Amino acid sequence: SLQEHKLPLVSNAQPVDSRCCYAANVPESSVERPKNMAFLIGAQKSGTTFLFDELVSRHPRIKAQTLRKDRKLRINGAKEPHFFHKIPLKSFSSYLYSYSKVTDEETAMDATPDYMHIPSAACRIAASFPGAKIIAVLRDPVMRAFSQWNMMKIIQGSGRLKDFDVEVEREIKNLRNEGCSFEKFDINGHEGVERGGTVARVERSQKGKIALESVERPKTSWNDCFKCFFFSCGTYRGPANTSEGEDVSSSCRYDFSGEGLVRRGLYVHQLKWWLELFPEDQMMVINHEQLKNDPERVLDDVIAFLSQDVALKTSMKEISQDNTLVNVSESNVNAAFIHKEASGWSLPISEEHALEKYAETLRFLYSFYEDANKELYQLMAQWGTSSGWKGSFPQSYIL
Ligand SMILES: Nc1ncnc2c1ncn2[C@@H]1O[C@H](COP(=O)(O)OS(=O)(=O)O)[C@@H](OP(=O)(O)O)[C@H]1O
Repeated sequence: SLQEHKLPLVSNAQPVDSRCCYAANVPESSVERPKNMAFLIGAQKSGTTFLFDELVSRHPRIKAQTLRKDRKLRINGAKEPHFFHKIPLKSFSSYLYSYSKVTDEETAMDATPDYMHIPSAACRIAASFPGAKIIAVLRDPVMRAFSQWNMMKIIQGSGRLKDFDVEVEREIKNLRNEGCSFEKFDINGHEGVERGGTVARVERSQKGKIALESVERPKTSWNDCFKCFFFSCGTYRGPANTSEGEDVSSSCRYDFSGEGLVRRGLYVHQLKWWLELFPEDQMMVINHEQLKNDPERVLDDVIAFLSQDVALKTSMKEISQDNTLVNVSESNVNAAFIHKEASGWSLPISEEHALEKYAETLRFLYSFYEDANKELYQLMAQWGTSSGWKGSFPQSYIL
């Protein structure tokens, strides 16, 4: 079964188990927790805004957090509390207060798409809400990466962010140096050098254009690679006992950035970690292709998974256009999003002919993700239909 080798969860004030980052403990709070808590954990750029918007606007018993009046509106507002993946951890009481209007018959939803790829977030959520329902939407990792790069370009401008191919190459090198690229290599014709093996130097590769000089001894799991990775500061190397509110930013190092264009698409390895902490019947995995092609069916399936009444879902609201935010520049993207009339969002492609320009890098990425995707489909087959997963990803993009 998928549940073999699971360790028991311990009380709230402790790290959930010894494999979690030593800093990933959740403080106690006297504020009552919502009875039914659900997390839409990612993946970023996989239609999570559409899914969240439709659920909370069309189902009377699925609720977002209530934002404090004085809180500055930002993109995606109440959808993304951004709580469990940061260090230092902000006030757990404030987090819980934001859901205090949610009744026992209702489901409270935190839809922060950064949680999925950060093991510490999974640890903290498991410690605070062991009964939570966990939903992941997965999109073709190549177009997910491109969509993220495009968003970063629009939001951040061209300052720090390099061209897509440069960003991808830099990250692949970094992942390989750390033994965290999760690739299987064909060395001198010998198939199948597995993760966890001892071969550190690779002389020949089938992995396409990005030069492969050496690869650090591969690590065996997502948690091995990113155990103490926190979104705000990279890898935490500070004291074990951080009290709430303590500034630990100086204790962090930036082995990896929070962005992770490539890393975020290695879904199977992330899901395997969540499965260590949550029983499979509390988890649902949706193929973005399904969300695109049959959104009403997906909504019904999610509502049922949340143990809410599908019959209470109201009909789709009239949407004036498609869900593309047009005329968006970095300065007005926030305003455009807040005043949107559509559900979800899609940004215009920021660089003309970008897909043609980066065709080679996109092709490389399709081959890079082949092993991980294969492993994902195997996991889903083993898990069975109760996972919610159907089909596979496209194997190339269509211009
Ligand atoms: N109904 C539906 N089905 C499938 N896909 C959809 C849907 N609605 C929006 N989208 C696409 O979702 C992309 C944005 O994803 P997210 O909302 O998860 O982005 S974010 O992480 O919140 O920034 C965004 O992708 P890009 O257009 O490539 O940027 C949208 O096109």
